[in-house]
Amino acid sequence: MIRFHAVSKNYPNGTTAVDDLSLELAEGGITVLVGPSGCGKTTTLRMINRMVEPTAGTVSLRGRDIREIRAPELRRGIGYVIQHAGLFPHRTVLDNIATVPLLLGWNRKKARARAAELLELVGLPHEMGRRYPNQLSGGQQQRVGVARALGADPPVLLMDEPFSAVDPIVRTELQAEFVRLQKELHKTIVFVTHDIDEAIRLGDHIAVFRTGGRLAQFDTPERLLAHPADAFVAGFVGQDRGIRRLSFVKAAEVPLRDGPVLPATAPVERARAAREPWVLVIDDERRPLGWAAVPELPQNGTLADASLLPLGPTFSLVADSARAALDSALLSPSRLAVGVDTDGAVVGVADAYELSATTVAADAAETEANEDVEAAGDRAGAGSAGGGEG
Ligand SMILES: Nc1ncnc2c1ncn2[C@@H]1O[C@H](COP(=O)(O)OP(=O)(O)OP(=O)(O)O)[C@@H](O)[C@H]1O
Repeated sequence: MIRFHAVSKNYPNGTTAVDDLSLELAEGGITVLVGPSGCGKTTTLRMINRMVEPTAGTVSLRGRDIREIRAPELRRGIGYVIQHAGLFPHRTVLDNIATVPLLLGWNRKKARARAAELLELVGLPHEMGRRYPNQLSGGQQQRVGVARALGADPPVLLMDEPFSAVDPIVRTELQAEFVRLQKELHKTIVFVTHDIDEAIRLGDHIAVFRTGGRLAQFDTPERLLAHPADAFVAGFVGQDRGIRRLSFVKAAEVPLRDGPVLPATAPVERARAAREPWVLVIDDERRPLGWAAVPELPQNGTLADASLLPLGPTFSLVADSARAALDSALLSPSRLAVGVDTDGAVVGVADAYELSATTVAADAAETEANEDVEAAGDRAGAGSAGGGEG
């Protein structure tokens, strides 16, 4: 959709901001450009809407060289969001959002109606439309910035560190909201950040740049964590990438075992017979009640007579990742994660060691797939070289 072909940007002072970049950004996806300060992220972004012209190479949009498109026409189809939102201080929130529709010649009523709709879309109350930007918090201003960029419903959205200026809690909120919004809108989004965690949370694809404007790796977040291309990317991605990889494994893929899980009506002897230090006690709808420490069980009676330790967080087999499952194991008194279905009924349990097997399995599947590709390549190679050898 957006294609960079051998693109470089050199400034007259001798700086190479972007060096021989070739990259293809998928339609309807979020591509995050990430890297240390000064590595050329903003320059790359601004070459898409012609705020910066490349020194060499071609940028094309849906197959068309953007130099053939007049800048105002090009920018009409491209929303732009920057850090600190960049709102007009003397215009109300509603008028800020209506800016682009008005520029496009919509009448005032229609533009304001569209602005009100967008205000709601980014999760702000209707009354806020009458306020001025300085009467909003940083996070609210940022939402208005996003609403304004969506004014003319552009298919492409460029976002330059849009959430960097707000505190971590608001930032997490904005990121979650942004993911929700994108699920509705399916825009083609190019998002600049220097924060690898933000990149991994938001990106369908991530382009990691190194100083000197060179692309170090372009991959899915999952592959970036599993297979960083070199020491620079590995260092940039951070040390706990093994754990973070689990975010990309669905909890449904986690291998679970059935027990030790027993109903509260079971006699304590059954719990002892299980020969496990802990037993998960469930009600008659298989909902978890708590953990029973087997050595501390009463002599007789049922598990309903035992004092139970609180469950800790369970994980959903439908909605969660293997990372949530690992968290559930680490916070559980028994060190066993409890997996539940949509009704909250227990499906099974797993310990941290068993959970880590999910990435081992993912690696094995990937190696196998790669070997298949290589074997296919070898066969093709053998076919063409065969005549010479024979
Ligand atoms: N107009 C300019 N003239 C000369 N050099 C420039 C100009 N604009 C940017 N640069 C240089 O180009 C390089 C890339 O800048 P760019 O703003 O694209 O980096 P960035 O990765 O977005 O950095 P940051 O994360 O700090 O915003 C930097 O070394 C910068 O100093």
